[in-house]
Amino acid sequence: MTTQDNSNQVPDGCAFVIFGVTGDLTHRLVIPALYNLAEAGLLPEKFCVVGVTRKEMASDDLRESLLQGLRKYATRPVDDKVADQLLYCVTAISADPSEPDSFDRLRERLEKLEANRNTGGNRLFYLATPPDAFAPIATELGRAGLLEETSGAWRRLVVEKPFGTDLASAKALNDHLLGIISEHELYRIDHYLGKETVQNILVLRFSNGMFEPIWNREHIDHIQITVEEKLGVGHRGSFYDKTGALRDMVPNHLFQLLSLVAMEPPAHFNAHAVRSAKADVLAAIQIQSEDEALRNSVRGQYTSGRIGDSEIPDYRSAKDVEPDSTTETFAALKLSIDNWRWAGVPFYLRTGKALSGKRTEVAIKFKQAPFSMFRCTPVRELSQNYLVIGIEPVEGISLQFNTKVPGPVIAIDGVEMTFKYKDYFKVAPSNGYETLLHDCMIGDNILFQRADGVEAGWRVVQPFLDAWKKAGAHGLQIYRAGSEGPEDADELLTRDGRDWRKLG
Ligand SMILES: NC(=O)C1=CN([C@@H]2O[C@H](COP(=O)(O)OP(=O)(O)OC[C@H]3O[C@@H](n4cnc5c(N)ncnc54)[C@H](OP(=O)(O)O)[C@@H]3O)[C@@H](O)[C@H]2O)C=CC1
Ligand SMILES: O=C1O[C@H](COP(=O)(O)O)[C@@H](O)[C@H](O)[C@H]1O
Repeated sequence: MTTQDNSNQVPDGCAFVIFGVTGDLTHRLVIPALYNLAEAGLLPEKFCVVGVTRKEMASDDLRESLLQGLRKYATRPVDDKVADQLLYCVTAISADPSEPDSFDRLRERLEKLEANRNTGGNRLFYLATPPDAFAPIATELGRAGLLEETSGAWRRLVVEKPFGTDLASAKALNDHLLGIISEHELYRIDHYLGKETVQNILVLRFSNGMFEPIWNREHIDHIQITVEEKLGVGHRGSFYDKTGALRDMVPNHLFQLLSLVAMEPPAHFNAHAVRSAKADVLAAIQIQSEDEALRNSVRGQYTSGRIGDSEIPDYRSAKDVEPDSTTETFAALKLSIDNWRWAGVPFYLRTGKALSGKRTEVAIKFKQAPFSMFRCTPVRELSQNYLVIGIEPVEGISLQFNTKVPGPVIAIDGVEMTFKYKDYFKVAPSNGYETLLHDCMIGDNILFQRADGVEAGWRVVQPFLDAWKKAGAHGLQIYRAGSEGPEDADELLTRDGRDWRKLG
């Protein structure tokens, strides 16, 4: 998604430098996204990919490994010619941030490649490494002069998630990176913003006249944001056990959804205005005390169970997970936004692993009809209207409303009208990263997080982190893998006279 009509713009020539090129993200998402861009004719002719690894690696070996990854993870059949053209641009270079000399050698080799490929000196550095390497790599890039702008060429630094592990570390990382590179050159990735259905929240709200007048506390009862996954922790125990569901999903992905749904209309459709409106609404979320945070949250951890044909082992028995771990694999929160649009409208958020289904959605529940003139159905029995923005697996929008059941007497039932992307648009499947990478290469950061937005998100989450840490095992609910999560998550809503939208 670009702010100008430049979605078909072929970026300037550039060097695309990937740190962590031997890793999972590069193979699973980055190279397949570059392939999709190449197939769409959206990569520059004057282009090279530099794969940085701390190992000694021949370029041919790297190309072979990336090709295997592409075949495994591509979202569409791989055209050998396009793949060959892309992989021909790949060169492996060794550099390790703990060995500063290696970055000087990286600069020399990069300059030669740039001259050969005539890339014009533009450089995009993509940090697809574990987060503790972000700051050291940026430091070395700065020290070795790789980020210095020369004769109008641009420099951009793309940083993966997670951006910090709490408010203090996110601030420290922002301060560190912004001491080396400017905000407009820094691209903090959140892959949710690469999803069509997430970008469509802006279009739904601000290109239709009918929603904005009712998009407020007068008409909306509450909003639910759900990201449920069937997958358990799998092989990511060493990362996940230190992280947990709250840090892994809420300040980034769920808050992206929340901010797009709750933001004020931006004054312009550009990166500054949209990111300011998003940061403003995050800054308006009420900061809870630790006691309030405990009252307004539920955390759970899955134990063994069955999902479809698969037996899911207990979370605590997963590789690299502490046997007495109190890390949450499920989190539910109730938040309030203190502004004129949303005062009194609760936002309920939930996310978890090893649940019965895969579902990502934003459900907006409207207020009850003020009275019922139908004697068959008292007002309390009329279903309330839901507008559901489906992100996954259903990509689309559905509206639930009441209708007359055919027949000689009046009877009322709730029905659903659904728009599905796949029924309307014949687009090749993407992995979401191609939009983000294309935007980086053309210099549009509307879909990337800004420092103030990141910090506002962590500020909201911090009391929950602190309160849960102090509570330890106390209050951690155990739920069965394949269930709908801890029962107390229902209680978070039923005590307010509400309930979660059921799966399906
Ligand atoms: N995998 C995924 O699906 C997703 C990953 N992410 C994020 O992407 C980033 C990378 O994840 P992923 O690819 O899964 O991780 P991996 O561990 O698979 O790969 C990371 C690579 O980074 C390199 N690396 C490791 N430590 C250092 C270091 N100290 N300095 C420099 N390079 C280092 C290693 O390559 P070498 O040894 O060759 O130098 C390694 O192959 C993480 O921040 C993750 O949170 C985000 C969304 C999804
Ligand atoms: O970033 C992450 O996101 C995935 C969920 O992404 P989705 O696009 O499948 O909804 C999650 O599984 C993972 O733990 C987290 O690190």
